[in-house]
Amino acid sequence: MKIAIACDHAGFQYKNQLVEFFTQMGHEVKDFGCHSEDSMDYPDTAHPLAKALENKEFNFGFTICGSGNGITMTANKYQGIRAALCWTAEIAELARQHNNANVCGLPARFISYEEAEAIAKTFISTDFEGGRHQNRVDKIAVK
Ligand SMILES: O=C(CO)[C@H](O)[C@H](O)[C@H](O)COP(=O)(O)O
Repeated sequence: MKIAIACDHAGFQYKNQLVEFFTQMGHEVKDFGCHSEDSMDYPDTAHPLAKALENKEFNFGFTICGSGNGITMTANKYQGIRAALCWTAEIAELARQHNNANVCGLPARFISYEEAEAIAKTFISTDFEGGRHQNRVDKIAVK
């Protein structure tokens, strides 16, 4: 699986740990930064990730900031992106099953790393259910 990952300074540590986690699982990971804990602006890493995912260069994206909100909001500016803020594995499972989310937003300041890993693992291993949810997902896009 090809996975894209981006963060701001608040998500830097979890991003590095998740890069390692996904790599050890055998996935191909592209790290869109950031590359230190120096304060930075999350749109600077979220836009390149979202563009690449929209161009179908990756299967899934992960966006990590303090609350998970700003970086996930930025990714959702792109038509081909359905970014869901996930703070439990169950929310991640539903984001995949019902919403066919392709970006998982993680709030690094509000969950443990162990929780982040469980959420990430659930997200990439859960399929979209389709059925009644397909029509709803189709209606999300602004025509
Ligand atoms: O984008 C965010 C909020 O929606 C993230 O939580 C940021 O990581 C946060 O705003 C960063 O805050 P800081 O005080 O500049 O570290």
